[in-house]
Amino acid sequence: MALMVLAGLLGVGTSIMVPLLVRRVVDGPIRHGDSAGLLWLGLLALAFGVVESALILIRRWTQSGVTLRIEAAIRSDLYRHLQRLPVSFHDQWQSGQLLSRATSDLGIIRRFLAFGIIFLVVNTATFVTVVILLLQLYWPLGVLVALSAIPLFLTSRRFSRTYITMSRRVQDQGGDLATLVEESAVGIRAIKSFGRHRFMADRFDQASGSLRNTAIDRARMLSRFSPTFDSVSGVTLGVVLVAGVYAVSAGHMTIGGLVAFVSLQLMLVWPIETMGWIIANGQEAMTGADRLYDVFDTVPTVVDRPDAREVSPADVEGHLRFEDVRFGYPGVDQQILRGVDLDIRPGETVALVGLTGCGKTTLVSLVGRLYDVSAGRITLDGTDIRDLTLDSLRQSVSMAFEEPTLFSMSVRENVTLGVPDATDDDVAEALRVAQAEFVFDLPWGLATRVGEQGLSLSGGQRQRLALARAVLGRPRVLVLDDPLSALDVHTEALVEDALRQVLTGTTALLVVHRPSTVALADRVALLADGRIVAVGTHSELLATVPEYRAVLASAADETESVR
Ligand SMILES: Nc1ncnc2c1ncn2[C@@H]1O[C@H](COP(=O)(O)OP(=O)(O)OP(=O)(O)O)[C@@H](O)[C@H]1O
Repeated sequence: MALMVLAGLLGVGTSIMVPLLVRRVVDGPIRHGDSAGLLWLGLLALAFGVVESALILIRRWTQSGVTLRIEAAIRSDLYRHLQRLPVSFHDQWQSGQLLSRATSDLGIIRRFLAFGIIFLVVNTATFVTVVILLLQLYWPLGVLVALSAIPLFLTSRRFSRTYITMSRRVQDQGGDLATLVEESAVGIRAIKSFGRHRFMADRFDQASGSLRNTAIDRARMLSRFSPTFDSVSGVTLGVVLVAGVYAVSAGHMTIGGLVAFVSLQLMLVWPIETMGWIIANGQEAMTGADRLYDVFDTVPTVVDRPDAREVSPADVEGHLRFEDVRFGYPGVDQQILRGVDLDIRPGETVALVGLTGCGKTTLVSLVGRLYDVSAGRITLDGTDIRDLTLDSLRQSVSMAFEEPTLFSMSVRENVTLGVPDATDDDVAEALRVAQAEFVFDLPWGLATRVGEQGLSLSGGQRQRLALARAVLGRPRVLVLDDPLSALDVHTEALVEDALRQVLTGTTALLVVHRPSTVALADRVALLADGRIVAVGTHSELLATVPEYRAVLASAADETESVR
C-alpha cells in the first residue's frame, strides 16, 4: 500500500517537472536560439517522461495485488465472524443481506482502495504542489487558482451528505434482491407446485425496479454535481489565460512563465473533474464499510467464558440436568421456557413430548448452546455447560434436527462433519445405525457429492445421513429433534432397533412426535406452558396424565394427516 501511494506521489513530482522544463526551454534555448541547450533540456524532459511511466507501472502493478489481498482478508474475517455469531444473529438476518456484504460491498471497498484512495491522495498532492508552484510563478493568479478550491470544497460537502444516504439505500436494496434470489432458488419446488412463478417474477421485478430507480436517482445526483466541478476548472483557466496575457504584456511574467503556468494549470483539470467520481466512490465505500461493521460490531454472545474448562468426551458420564431453565428469543417479550426442571441420568433416554409449538426444539437447542439460557442453568455432570469450552461441549453433545442440512461435500465429509478423523469402520457403523447404507449404492459410493451442488437425496435419505452424522463416534450425549419424521414405518422400526444399541451407553434427549418412537425412551417428559409438567414411563403417563394422552392423540392425528 505504502509503495503504491509513494509511486503515485513520485509520479506527481515527475509530471510537474515537465511544465517547469518547458518554461526553461521557452525562456532559454528558444528565446536565444541555443540548439545545444534545447537538446539537453529535451533529453531531460524525455527522462522525466520515462521515469513517470515507470512509476505509473509500479503503482498499477502493486495496486491490484494489494487491494485484492485486502479484500480477500476482510472477506475471510467476515466469514469467520459470521461463523462465531450465535444462531440468534442468523435468525434475524436475511441471508441475501449477508451475501451482498461479502460480495458487492467488499467489491466497492476494493475499488475505492485500488483507485479512489490513490487518486484522492495523488489529486490532492497535485493540487497543493501545483498551487505552490503557481504562487511562485505569478502569485496574483496563483491565489485565484487556490481560491477555486473553495467552491469545490463547498459543492463536495453538500454532495457527500445526500449521496451517502442514497448509496446506503442502493446497497440495502441490493441485499434485498440477493435474498429474493436465494429464497426462490431454495423454494423453487414450492413456487412451481403452487404455480407462482409469475407472481415471484413480478415480485422480483418490483424489487429490482426499486433498486434500478434508486441507482438512477443516485447517478443523476452525481451527474448534477459533475458540471460544477468541470466549470470551476474551465472558468479559472479562462480567467488565467486572459489575465496572464495582460500580465505578460505588462511585463509581470515571461512568455515561458505563462506557458508553464497554463501547462501546470491544465494538470489540474483532470484531477478536479474526477473529484466528483472519487467522492462518490468514497461515499459508496464508506456505506459498504458501515454495512460490514453492522456485522463486525455484533459481538458473539455464545462464547467460551474466560475460565471455561476443557473436558474430554471420554471423561463425560452424561448426567444432564435442567435447573429452572428459562428462555425467550431475542426481541420477543414472551418467554418460551418458564422454569424447566429435568434430570436425565447418565445413559438414560428421555423422550420430550408436547403440543406443537410448545418449545421442544427450543429446549433441546439449549443443550448444545445454540442459544444460551436466559436464566437458570443446564449442567453436564454437575458443571454448568457455560463453564465448559464450546469445543469440548460440542464434542460431547451431538445433535440432529428434523430439517437435515447437507453441505456441498461428499457423503463421507457430510457424515464426518463433527468427527473428521473417524475411521471407515466408525462411518460404516454410524451408517448402519441410521439405516443409511443406501449410500454405498450411490454412483461414487461415499465419495458421491451431495448437498446443493450434488446429487439430490430424498427427505428420508437426508434425515438418515444427518442421524448417521449425529451418532458417529458414539457421543456421550445425543440430542435428536424428531429425526425420524420423514421415514416410513418400516424404516423407522429398523432405525429404532439399531438406535437402541447406541442409546444403551448414551444419554439421550429425543423430541418425539410419534407414539411409536416414544418406545425408544426409558422415560417421557411432557412439556407444556414452558415447564416439564410430568415425567415418567410411557405407560405411567398414559395411565395418569390425561394431557399426555391428548398430546399423543393429536400427534397421531397429525401423522395420519401427513401420511
Ligand atoms: N428463532 C426464533 N425466533 C423467535 N421465535 C421463535 C424462533 N424459533 C421458534 N420460535 C417460536 O418459539 C415457539 C416454540 O418453537 P419450537 O420450534 O421450539 O416448538 P416445538 O415444540 O419444537 O414445535 P414443533 O413440535 O412444531 O416442532 C414457537 O411459538 C415459535 O414460533
